[in-house]
Amino acid sequence: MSSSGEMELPSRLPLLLTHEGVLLPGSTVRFSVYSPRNMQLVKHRLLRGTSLKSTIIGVIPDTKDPEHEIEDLPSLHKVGTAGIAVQVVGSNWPKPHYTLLITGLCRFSVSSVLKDRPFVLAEVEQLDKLEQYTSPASEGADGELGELSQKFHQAAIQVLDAVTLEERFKMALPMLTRQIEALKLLQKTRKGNPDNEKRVCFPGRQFNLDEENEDEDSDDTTALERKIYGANMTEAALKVCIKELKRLKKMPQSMPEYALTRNYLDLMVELPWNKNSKDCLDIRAARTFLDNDHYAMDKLKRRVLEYLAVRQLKTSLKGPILCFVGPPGVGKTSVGRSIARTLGREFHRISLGGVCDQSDIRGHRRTYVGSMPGRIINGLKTVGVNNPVFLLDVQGDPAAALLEVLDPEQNHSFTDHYLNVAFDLSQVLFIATANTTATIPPALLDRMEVLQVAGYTQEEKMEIAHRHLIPKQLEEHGLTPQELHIPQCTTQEIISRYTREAGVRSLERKIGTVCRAVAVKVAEGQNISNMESLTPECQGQQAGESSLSQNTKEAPPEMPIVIDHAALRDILGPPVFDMESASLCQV
Ligand SMILES: Nc1ncnc2c1ncn2[C@@H]1O[C@H](COP(=O)(O)OP(=O)(O)OP(=O)(O)O)[C@@H](O)[C@H]1O
Repeated sequence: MSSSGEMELPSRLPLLLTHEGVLLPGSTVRFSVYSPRNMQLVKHRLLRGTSLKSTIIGVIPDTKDPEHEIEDLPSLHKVGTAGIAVQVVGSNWPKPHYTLLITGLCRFSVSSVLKDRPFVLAEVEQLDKLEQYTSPASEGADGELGELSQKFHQAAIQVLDAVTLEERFKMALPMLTRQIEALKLLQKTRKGNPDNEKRVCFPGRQFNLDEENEDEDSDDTTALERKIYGANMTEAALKVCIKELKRLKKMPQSMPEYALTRNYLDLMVELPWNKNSKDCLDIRAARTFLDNDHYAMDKLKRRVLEYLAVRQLKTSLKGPILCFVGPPGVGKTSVGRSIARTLGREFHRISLGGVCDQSDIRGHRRTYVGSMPGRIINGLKTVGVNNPVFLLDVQGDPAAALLEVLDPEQNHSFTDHYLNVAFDLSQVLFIATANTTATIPPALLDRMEVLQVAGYTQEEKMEIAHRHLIPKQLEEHGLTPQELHIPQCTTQEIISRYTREAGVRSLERKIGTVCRAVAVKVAEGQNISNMESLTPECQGQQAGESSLSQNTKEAPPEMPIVIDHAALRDILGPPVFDMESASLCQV
């Protein structure tokens, strides 16, 4: 201490030679120490000393400490900063070194070097007062400059060399103006893309480009908080969400974890914890729906009606899960959809074909990169209600993961790995489908009531085609029965000579092909009628470009277009199966 009460620097200071950062009074800078003299300084002075004085060292900028101790000391920059080493961290990786955290105190000039081994010790002269940098105004100014120094190394050295406060401000102002201009420019370039991250990072500090963003962010989390409280979730889920929200508020947006937590909270908010659709079960209507949508399948329809009737009488049905087992295309999914329609519920199909991992069903734990919720929770998010009809196509190994989902005793507290809180699935009506029971794990099979759906006979297929498939395909292709007529004999031919299947999917596809071909004729016919009103030259030009058959070029086809044997061959090509083998393979 001096007589005036101001703190004074020791007249001799050990010197740390740096060439990367510039320490300014009031700022705190991290330095890596590798070179021999600097290492010795840390070992002999900072690590051995016990007094406050032993933590004060001089930092000389713009001076590279030689790699070898035997090399001569380079000429030192004339002005340095005395600083307190507030942290010393040593490491052996990749080579022995220390990292020092030094807070600048005041400037000094080097009067003479007293020794240069094992570390540099010099006689110094204090240039400015210590307490100048503890007053808030100058602290702020120098603090800002400390940050700038990493970008504008040379400029910072000049600021260091400027001893009087006035001189320093003169130096600092142009630098700050440059900084502001750069920020404005950045802002301009980012305005075009609203998705860009609007924060600009500078070492040790984060800036918002505009004040509004801060408000937006806080608005955003406030809105999220409101949604969390409004989502009507379970107590356990609410607790988890509030905890995550607290973490989110403390996190900078640039942190990768911010997006993960945000996604998690968004999902939690979107899930239908307490949102359901009203059941409107009427058994008579259900019978009509099932009969209207499906031909045959009497046994299956009867069992479905029984199931629905019991549901109507006893609302909380913990009955068996129905599992429709049958070859592809026999209408298993279609019956499931009708059940949902009858109940007035949302329908969602989850196919487990190709699923090779249980986490596809149960979700990934959030610790994994790219983790996601499983298909059940995703399905609930999609339908937006907690009581949909879920049609699960069970097959393959991971089907075992459905054990808990399909068990009415357990599924009220189903825990997806991603959510990590229980979600009540007891309101969901699960229906399972499979092509064969052989691929269903026995434990799962045990929890379900299997209803076999057999393949169709030729006669049944004929009925299905004329009652359901042809009207459906006509509608899908924008045609009417007045434009296309498929006689029974043609349907018979499609069934026996162009398809060989237990279900009717392929039959429906072939009918679709016929409809498309006819749609072209009908559309072209409309063009020809329009062309009649055009000039003869135009007609000639357009007819030359057209690929219509000779017949249609001349006149629009007569309605309805009847698909006879020849037309069928023209559209579908030669028959794929011959009659004899078709009759042998009949189901
Ligand atoms: N009995 C039927 N009455 C009316 N249409 C039917 C009938 N059976 C099947 N279909 C129709 O056949 C098409 C295929 O049926 P669906 O998709 O339900 O088959 P699936 O048994 O679920 O097949 P997969 O096992 O391959 O999933 C649907 O368009 C459906 O409407």
